[in-house]
Formats: sequence, C-alpha cells, structure tokens
Amino acid sequence: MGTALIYDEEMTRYKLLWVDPSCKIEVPERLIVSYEALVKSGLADRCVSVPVREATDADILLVHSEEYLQAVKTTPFMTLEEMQDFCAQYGDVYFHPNIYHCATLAAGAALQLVDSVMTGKVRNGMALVRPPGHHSMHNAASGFCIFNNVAIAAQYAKQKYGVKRVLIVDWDIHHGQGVQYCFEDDPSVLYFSWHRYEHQKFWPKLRESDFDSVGKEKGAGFNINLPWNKVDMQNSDYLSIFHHLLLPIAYEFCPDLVLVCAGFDSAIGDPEGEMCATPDIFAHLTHLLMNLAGGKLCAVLEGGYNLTSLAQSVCQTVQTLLGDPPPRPANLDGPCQSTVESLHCVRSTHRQYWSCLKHAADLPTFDVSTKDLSLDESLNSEESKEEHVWPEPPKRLTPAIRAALLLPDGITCPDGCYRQSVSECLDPLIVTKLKENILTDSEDDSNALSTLSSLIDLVEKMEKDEVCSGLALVHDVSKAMKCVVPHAASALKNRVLVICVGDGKVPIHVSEDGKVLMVQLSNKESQEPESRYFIPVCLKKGCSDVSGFIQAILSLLLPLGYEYDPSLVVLVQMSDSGLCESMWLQLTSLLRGLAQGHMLVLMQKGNEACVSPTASSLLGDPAPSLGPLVAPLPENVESVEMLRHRLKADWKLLQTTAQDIG
Ligand SMILES: CC(O)(O)CCCCCNCCCN
Ligand SMILES: [Zn+2]
Repeated sequence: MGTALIYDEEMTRYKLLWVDPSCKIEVPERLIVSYEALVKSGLADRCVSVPVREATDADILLVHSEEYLQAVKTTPFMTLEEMQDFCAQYGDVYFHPNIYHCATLAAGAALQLVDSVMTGKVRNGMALVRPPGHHSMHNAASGFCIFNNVAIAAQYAKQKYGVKRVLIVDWDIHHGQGVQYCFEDDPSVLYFSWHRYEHQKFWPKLRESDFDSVGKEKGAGFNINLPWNKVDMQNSDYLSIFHHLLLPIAYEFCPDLVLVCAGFDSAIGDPEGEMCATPDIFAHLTHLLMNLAGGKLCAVLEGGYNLTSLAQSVCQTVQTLLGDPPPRPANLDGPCQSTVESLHCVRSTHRQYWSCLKHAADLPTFDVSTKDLSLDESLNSEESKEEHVWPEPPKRLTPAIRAALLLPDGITCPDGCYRQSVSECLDPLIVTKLKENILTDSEDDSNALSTLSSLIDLVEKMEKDEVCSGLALVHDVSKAMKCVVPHAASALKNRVLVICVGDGKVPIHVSEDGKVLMVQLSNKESQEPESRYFIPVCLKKGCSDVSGFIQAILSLLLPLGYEYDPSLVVLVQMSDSGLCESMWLQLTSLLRGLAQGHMLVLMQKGNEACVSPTASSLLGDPAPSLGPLVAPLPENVESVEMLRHRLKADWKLLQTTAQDIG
C-alpha cells in the first residue's frame, strides 16, 4: 500500500490584504515551496495523489458551533473594513474573500486523507493545506486557523469508521489549544503537544498550555503538554521527548489511528520557533510513529514559516512515509537542562494515569530561581537574531536492493526481496580466516564456509550501499555472529550495534574500543561482566512481558542506539528468544531508524515462519499493533531502571529527571 499526497493550489489563493505584523508570515508561498520540493525531489511521483474536497457543514459542525460557521460564511461578502473588524474579535488571524472556501478545502483534505487510510486505499499520507487548524476553537478563529482540520478529522474517524482510540501528535511549535479544548474530557482522543512556552511568555500565553493540564473528568490523563521553556532546542531534545514520554504512553494507549498536526515551525530557521532541530529529525519523528496503529498515519500541515526548512522538513516526512529509512541522526548529544526539567514534570504529573510512568520520579522541587523570570531575551528586536544556517539534509539514497535474504534451499524468498546467492567463489583470504577462528568441526565445512562467506559478502554490499538491509536464516547464529561482527567492526569503518534477543551466551567478547556496542535482551541474569559496551538486559518471564519489553526498547535501547549512532545494526534472534512475533517485528521496524536502515538480521534455522514478516519489516512495512498494553512486570521495570541509572552517566539520552543531568 502507498502513501497519499493531498494538495490543491486553490489553497494558495488567499493572503493578507492589509498590514498586520502578527500575520504577515502566513503566506501562500508556504504551500507552493512545499509542493514544488516534493515534485522536484521525485517524491510526489512516488505518492498516490488524492484530490481535496470541500468539508460539508456537517463535517465542520463536528467541532464548531452553528453560529461560528454562519459567521465565517458571511466573510466572502464583506468589505475590507468589515473583514478587519470581524478579525479584531479573534487573535492573530486574518480573513480574505477566499479564505472560507480554502478553509473548507483544508478540512476536506484532512477528511479525504482519513478516508484513504481507513478504507485501506493507502497505508498513510500527508495533506499540504492552508489555512492551518490547530488553534481554532468551537466558536472562534485563532492563530491563522479558521476550522480545526485535525480535530474535525478525529471526530470524523470516530463517527464514520468507529475508531475507538485516536492519537493526535502535534509537533508544531505552538500549542494547539483548539485541539486541547475539543478533546479535554474525551478519553478516546489522546492529544500530545509540545510547544514553545517560556513560562507562559510565548503566544498564545495560556496557563492551560503548561504540563499540569492533563485533561478533565473522563479525559484526565489524555492530554499531554510538553512546554519548551527555552529556545534553541535541538534534535536530542526532540528525540528524548519521544523516547521517554510520547512513545511509551502511545504504545500503552494503542491507538487505531494516528493524526499528526505536522507543523514545521519547530524546525531550525523558523522565525516563530527559534529552535535548532534540523529537517531530518522529522524523518525520525515520523518513523517512530509509523509502527503505531498498524501504520495508519495521517499527517496534516499546520505551521512552518521558513520556506527553506519547511520544504526540507516536508520532504523528510513524506520520504519516510514512503518507507525509506531515515538518514543517520547527526551528532546527537544529551537533552538540555530545561528539556529534562519539563520532561521530569510531565512524567511525574502523568504517573498516575499511565502504568508505563508508574516508576517516574516525584515532581521536582524547583526553587524559583530555575524559572528564569528575567526579562526574556526572546522579546529582543528582530535584527539581533542571527540568521541560522544548516546543512542541506543528507541525500537519502535508496539502495537498489531494500532487503537481501540469505536462505537455505527450499525456503522461498518473500516477494520484494532479493535472494542473496550462496557465493561459490570463496575469497581464499576469508576462507583461511574463517577456518582459523570459527570453523572447527570439519563435517559441515563446505556449506558453513559458503554460508559464512556469503554473509560477509552481504555485509560488504551493505557497506557499499548496494543493499539496504539483509536477513540470513542460518544453522548456527553464534557462528554467524562470530563471523560477521568482527569483520564488520574491523574490516569496515563501522560502529556496529549488536542486539541479541534470547538466552544463551553471546559468542563474542566486546572490547572497550567502542567499535561494537552489544545489548542482550534475555530472561536470565548475565554472568558477563558489565561494561560500557556490553549491556545485558534481563527481562523476567522472557519477553512475554510485552509492555516490559517495549519499555526496555523505548527508554533504553533506542536512546542508546541513537546516541551510539551505528553504521550497521546486527539483530540476532537467538534460539529460544520466546519473543512473540508482533514484538519482534516492532523491534525490527524501530531499529530501522538507525544506521540508515543498514540492518542485518540473523535468525536460527527453525524460525522459518518468522522470515517473511521480518522481511516485510525490512521493506518498510509497519509492524502490526501490539494491542493495549497492561502494566509491565515490576521486576522488569526495576531492572530497566537500574540499568538506565547505571548507564546515564555514559549515555546522556537516557536522562529523564533534573537530578540526572547533574
Ligand atoms: C499553525 C501555527 O501554529 O503555526 C499558527 C501560529 C500562529 C502564531 C500567532 N502569533 C504570531 C506572532 C508573530 N510574531
Ligand atoms: Zn505553529
């Protein structure tokens, strides 16, 4: 299934007709440069083009009042003065004779996207729309928004498709108060928003945008606000919030549909956000959400006012929706102090609502001094803001072969995958090396030899970007590991992240030179001495504690992996991993976000049934939903937390509390 792209140039045909400094950034060119970038990069052609439609009155009344709709309907016939008077009752929004029509198209585009995804016509998609929506309220326009496109889409999905749980992720740099108000008491819609706040000094300057607004009555716990109290937030800050806040709750909530208020004013260069996260981070944010709801994800454009970073961020998002692995995240370091404080506050506030946060620390006891109440620098005049420059996002080349499989005869190769032939011509150099330190028993020498040398051949093709990912079903995964990992780590200029799932002694010793980082997930305490580069994670009751396992992945393995930034990931399914298939596929899919998708999966003969689902993950298909999660086993929470505490000195992306940052 493909990716829908919804765009219509009619939505470029309105603009600000008078002088208003607070509205001048919302220009038609925002849509034009975004769509043109998609066309120029060839991404538009890879999408399924879906037409817009006008939202009907009934659609709009899912969120807005009759009187508000009637009032907006009169604006096309107003004089300029009447329109300016009409705007005066709202905040930071302008009207135009054609904006009502465009607002019905923007909302209609979101509904077309929901229809395309819910009917299975496409897997996911993006709607490039203006006017944006997330500030508009039941009875009022606000912040360039007329109708609340995403809120209407959520109500529509519930009503028309009986969707039980909708997750709305709002990565726009402004708080979508309109969405918060709409679903405040509704436990079927989980609204997550991060937003520039600066202790209520940044627009819309609402007290209810702070972290302690958790929702009301039955909706308590289903509204999550992450305030950015400083500017210049970076990629590490954004990833920390996804790993330690949004994703654990999202997996526990287990949505049937994910809607994204995709605003790109949170990207570097934007005059509103004044953040430093680079456009490629949106590839990772998108990727991290794509394994929820079986991949049913609808992204709807909100803000984004730097035409360069907007266009780049839109392309990063769409390319990821198409299944291309994200680019390697550039030089991550830890979250900043302010981020960790906000993260700490939100996690402890939501502890009572979400079992994945039950272990979160108490509210920090900040003394007032940490809330820098000094005159905020953000109000300084325009001139003094230095122009941000950032490198063009790396070309995300998509290797000709997305997945190469090395399979014993008799196992069919899933379609879409390339069958790696067992190489006949054995490189004598490799043969001797293999003979010396791996192959002992002579009987299976021949085919073991050819299998292992084919593995090496596969790794080298990945190194040369001829192949994106690989999967090998072998007699003996330990031997395969002993052959592949040292070769990849030494022969090639790699950092190799090795994840072993299952019990059994890992066959390679990890040196402290940092060329290999190994994490073993098993249900036995490890005898191996712990070190910075060998991390045994013991999960009692094997991996049947799904929520314990997913928590280990999200709050331990992924932060480690992102900070380590490997050029190759080797994922090993040891003999008795005891892992349920859907959990294994979530792991495989999530790890594709690292090393630009260069992942080699080693599976033990006997797991034939898992080959084609794993291969579809390597092809970029979303993993099936895990289903609603129960509370993780306390001892598993304990062991993951103990590890995190031990490791966070070395690995800064593991920090979650103000004390951590030290
Ligand atoms: C969709 C959106 O969230 O991007 C709309 C943002 C509205 C900002 C209003 N204040 C602008 C002040 C100008 N310096
Ligand atoms: Zn915004």
